[in-house]
Amino acid sequence: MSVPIIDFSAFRNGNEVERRELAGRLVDEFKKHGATRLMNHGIKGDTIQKAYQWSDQFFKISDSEKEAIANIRDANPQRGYSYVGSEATSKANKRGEDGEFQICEDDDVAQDLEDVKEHFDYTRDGDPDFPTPWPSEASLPGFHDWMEGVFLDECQTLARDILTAIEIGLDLPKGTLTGCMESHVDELRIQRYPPLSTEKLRTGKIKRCHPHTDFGFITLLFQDITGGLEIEDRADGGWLPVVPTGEPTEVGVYISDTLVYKTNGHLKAAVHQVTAPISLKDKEDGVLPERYTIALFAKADRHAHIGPLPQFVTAETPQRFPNLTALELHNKRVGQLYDARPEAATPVVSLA
Ligand SMILES: O=C(O)CCC(=O)C(=O)O
Ligand SMILES: [Fe+2]
Repeated sequence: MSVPIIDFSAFRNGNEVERRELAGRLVDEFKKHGATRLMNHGIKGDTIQKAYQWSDQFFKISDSEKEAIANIRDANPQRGYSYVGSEATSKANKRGEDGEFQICEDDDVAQDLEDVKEHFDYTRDGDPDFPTPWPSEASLPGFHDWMEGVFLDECQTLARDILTAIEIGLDLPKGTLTGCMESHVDELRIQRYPPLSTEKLRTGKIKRCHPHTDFGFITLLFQDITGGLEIEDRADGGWLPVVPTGEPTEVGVYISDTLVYKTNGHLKAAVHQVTAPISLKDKEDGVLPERYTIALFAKADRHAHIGPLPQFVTAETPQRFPNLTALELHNKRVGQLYDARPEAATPVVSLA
């Protein structure tokens, strides 16, 4: 079994019946895996290639330039550069008594699990609450303008189209989800995984990214051809590799925590991790090659209440999640990544 690839073109070009069919198929896939992949979604291959080229340039800037725009490790939304070892996704979720991954409510999680990745997180210009520290124009001329003004914009449009399709597929009135995304506080992340030895992976303490769920409504994920991304297979609790097809426009869509709250668990989040690609899984002395990915975390407005919609709360399905604001949930989740683990402030070095 694999994560299917759905042709999204009917969303823009199809008639009402075709749009409904597409929306129904999307929601069916989300119910199975919490995830799907799309093609023909409107963002062009050239645009995505250009984003990878910028990402490659970004990670080549000097350590002192990266330090000057470092993310502050607190519970606020992430902004700027995060070095290898900064974010500990293993702290975000844990398995509940029913065997399901849940949002972690306490500090009772392993303290010695490392993620081996570096990333840069940004949002739109003019975010009054959490502005992005950008690299200087002198070191990366044109990076800020294009990544913020063009690429973020296109990804935000696609995320809203997908959420509109989810509204249709769930029979929700138009705007139920997209209506609380008006301030465009979505975050974009470019991410680099440095080379990593399979010997390090075998310790069980180190992964490219430990199992977790994301925090927003949905995540869009572009991955290069390296592979290694896996989602939890709900049928047997194992892992399902999301093997890249090599088509640059292929984009993964992952249900995230805010949509789980809003639908009272009707849609469940995709638990995902990043480990060795299939070809290197059993290699004793292999080295995972460098890997690049790009994620758009599509978010609800910070003041929006994200407790379950009345449509999903019934006598059989009582309210499971509190009526937090999107920012309250976000702060709680980001705080888990950092607060419980201030000693992780030391960068991890020499991983290959
Ligand atoms: O890079 C990937 O494939 C996944 C990244 C991820 O899960 C994240 O940044 O939340
Ligand atoms: Fe993730």
